[in-house]
Amino acid sequence: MKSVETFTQLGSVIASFMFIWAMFKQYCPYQLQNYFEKYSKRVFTFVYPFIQITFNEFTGDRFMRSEAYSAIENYLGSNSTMQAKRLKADVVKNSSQSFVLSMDDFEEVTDEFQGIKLRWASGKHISKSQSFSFHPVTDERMYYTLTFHKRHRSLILGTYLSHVLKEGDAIKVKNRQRKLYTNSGSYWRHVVFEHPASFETIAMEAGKKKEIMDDLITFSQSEEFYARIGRAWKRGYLLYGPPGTGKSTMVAAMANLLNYDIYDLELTSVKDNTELRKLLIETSSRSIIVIEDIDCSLDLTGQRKKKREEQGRGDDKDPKLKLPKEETDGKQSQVTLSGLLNFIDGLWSSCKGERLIVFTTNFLEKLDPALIRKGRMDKHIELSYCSFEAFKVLAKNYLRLETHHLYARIQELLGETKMTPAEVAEHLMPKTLPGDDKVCLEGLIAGLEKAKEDARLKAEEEEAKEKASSPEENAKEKGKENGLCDNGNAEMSKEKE
Ligand SMILES: Nc1ncnc2c1ncn2[C@@H]1O[C@H](COP(=O)(O)OP(=O)(O)OP(=O)(O)O)[C@@H](O)[C@H]1O
Repeated sequence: MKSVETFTQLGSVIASFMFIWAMFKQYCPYQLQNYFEKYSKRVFTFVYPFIQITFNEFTGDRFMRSEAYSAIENYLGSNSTMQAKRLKADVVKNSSQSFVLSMDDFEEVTDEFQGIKLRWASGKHISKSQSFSFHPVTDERMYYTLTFHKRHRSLILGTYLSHVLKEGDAIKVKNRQRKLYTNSGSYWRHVVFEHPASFETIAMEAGKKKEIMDDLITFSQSEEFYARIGRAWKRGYLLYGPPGTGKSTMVAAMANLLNYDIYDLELTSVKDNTELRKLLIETSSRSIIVIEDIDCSLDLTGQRKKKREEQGRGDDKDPKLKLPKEETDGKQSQVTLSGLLNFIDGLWSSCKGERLIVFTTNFLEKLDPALIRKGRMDKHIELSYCSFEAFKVLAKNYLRLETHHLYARIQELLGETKMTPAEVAEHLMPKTLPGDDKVCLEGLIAGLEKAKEDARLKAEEEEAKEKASSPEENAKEKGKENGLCDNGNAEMSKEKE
């Protein structure tokens, strides 16, 4: 009963206030109204203990979306999904399978930072176009407001807001569609990068894997460190090992781990150093620049250099830096080792943001030491033949097997013969549906036994060839044929000859 009375009283107070306000607006001179509004706002601000900041969707130019607004939108994304009662849903760009949720207009969520509670609200300004039209255009501008107590002013304006921007940007990077760029001549083209490789699925010893992952993560979080020591935020990796040991798979896993784009640089189709420079400048931050089979892309080998010199083509001033002569569309690529080194040391350093450069090769010994020395290629990673530990990773991925009685034999054979993870993986591919683990493992054992036998025969063949090419052994053999004793020296047989 009492509450009904209170409501009635409140209603009449509001009604009276509205009436007085309407009278005031109608009869009070315009200038006085302005004064009144100005001073009432001042009084209100003086009494009101909170500060409010508005972040508009568009600033200045109507077509430019504010970066701060986007970052806040991303930052509030997960918070709003948990708290807001009304949400807006949109499909993720280039993907019809996932939604991105954000809070609907005029919704509110709270956030907490270092024990301080803050309030975020979303709003919308709607304005109709002034010009007359049968189809008036409505202009909608979204905004967010942040409200907090004025005693936290310095913390919020300094630390909290930069935390929001940083987190928002990180979420944006995480949610973005990553790209795989390939160069055709001096232009990059891209497709969406969706490789399923990850460090969990890479067959490698656990310790080595962890070391690589730690190195990558440390690098990606070391912006301040690189700035402090005055070095460009970049790191070079050299992946080497026989074909089929997972070099390309490792690059994809690196990109997936760090959420980076990949620039697959085909050097043989780059005309010269100027084109190389242009391509590299165009690469974006948070990316991996890969040059696969670097030994084939550039003529970096001592042997080839020698050959060229022998052929009387060593006409450059510095033969060490005289490079490839690969055919590109009928023209020769003029990219040089010095051009590439310049890029790694100098030009690249001036590009903002973090970048990894990865070279892969099947023949480490063929590379010019200048290219792979520490500081240029900071980390050398050998990808080698399949060990038993690596096999167990593959078996777990392919067959969901942790152990099997045939493992003992496989371990023995892997210790005796060389087989690449790619070959092992091929044996573990189920041949029927549903796959039979035993059939796959037996197939692998047969494959390993064959590889072992082939290697033995090859070794024997090589030994025989070696013997045949050694004059001493020849003499011995001949001596044997002529009835001379085994330890009869070669001189005797030579004399006989
Ligand atoms: N270490 C590994 N872990 C998991 N899968 C692997 C591994 N090595 C090879 N594979 C499998 O073998 C296939 C070929 O591997 P990949 O292309 O990465 O080898 P590569 O060393 O880059 O070979 P190449 O030198 O010929 O380019 C991949 O599709 C992958 O499935």
